[in-house]
Amino acid sequence: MSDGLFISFEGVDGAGKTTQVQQAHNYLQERGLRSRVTREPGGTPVGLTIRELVLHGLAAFPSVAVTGGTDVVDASDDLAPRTEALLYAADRAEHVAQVVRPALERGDIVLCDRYLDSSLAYQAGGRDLSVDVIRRLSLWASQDLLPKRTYLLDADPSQSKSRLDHEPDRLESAGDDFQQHVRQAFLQLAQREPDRFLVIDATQSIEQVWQIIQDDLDKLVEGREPDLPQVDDDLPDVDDENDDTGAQDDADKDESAAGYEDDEQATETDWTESADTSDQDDQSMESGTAGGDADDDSVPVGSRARWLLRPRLLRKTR
Ligand SMILES: Nc1ncnc2c1ncn2[C@@H]1O[C@H](COP(=O)(O)OP(=O)(O)O)[C@@H](O)[C@H]1O
Ligand SMILES: Cc1cn([C@H]2C[C@H](O)[C@@H](COP(=O)(O)OP(=O)(O)O)O2)c(=O)[nH]c1=O
Repeated sequence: MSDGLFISFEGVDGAGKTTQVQQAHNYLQERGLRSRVTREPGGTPVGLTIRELVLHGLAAFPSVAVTGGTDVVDASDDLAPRTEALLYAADRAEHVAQVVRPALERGDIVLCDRYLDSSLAYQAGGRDLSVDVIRRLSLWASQDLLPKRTYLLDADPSQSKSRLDHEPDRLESAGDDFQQHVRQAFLQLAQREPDRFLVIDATQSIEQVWQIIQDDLDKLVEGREPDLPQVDDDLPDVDDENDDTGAQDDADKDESAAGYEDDEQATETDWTESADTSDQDDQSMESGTAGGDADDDSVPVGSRARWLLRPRLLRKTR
């Protein structure tokens, strides 16, 4: 397979995904590592068209709304749930084939603002379609590509919504119950795959959330560092390092800050009862730690500090 590293960011609208994707991108670039920011829906030209349709419905295509030649000509008509699911899957198929896989094959670190778990949370969790069907559809579309790590930025949707400064799109307007279902569906997914997910309390400050992601990212990158392309030509000035991450002083960081002290936040819902039986679900629900503590002991003390020094050493020897 590929040498790259695939990372996704998930959570309800306004949880802070785009902000943290950008933080991660800047951080990796500053360290001379090639990272690629992308998103779903809309990571390709075809995807941008699909994005317009799923986020704004036929209102995005007024000429079609008028001349559609069917009964469904009102721009305010909603998409049927299965249509919506297929459109997100089509966006994913195009995105993985045209952007994500090629980048991973080049050895890039791919930072994806939403991915397959959004389909599971919104189309299955929110729209009451079978999670099994949605998972199989997404895996078929992506040819079984799953991220190595998924950061779930968890927040109460009523709180995160207040952060948004744009007009709500179709899904953002879908109502509080829908958003609450989506949040619970995300938490449940994280419980089922504790090795892939790291759940982070997104009501913390941007800097606190980033600190948690940065720590985890360091461990992930360290694990594969020999495979990474090192771009030492564009290294940042040593004095500027970490300027916009607010991440310099992490010596005393509380490891438990990653999310919650235990997994009580992941409430059981009816949605979980329809859970599928595909390969990804083999992990025990009991082992789910909604804070991603599983990796914490696997990194030797001091290894992160060594890695952080590396760009400086490279620079000084040039
Ligand atoms: N942890 C945070 N605390 C307060 N505001 C935040 C936080 N994270 C992001 N924001 C702000 O909330 C808004 C939405 O953030 P964004 O990253 O676009 O969320 P998302 O991509 O999850 O919808 C932006 O104005 C951003 O600056
Ligand atoms: C990727 C994906 C997104 N969505 C939804 C979630 C969002 O409401 C919308 C994408 O909007 P986005 O721009 O990602 O929203 P935000 O940055 O505010 O979080 O599409 C799905 O329903 N299924 C999916 O598979």
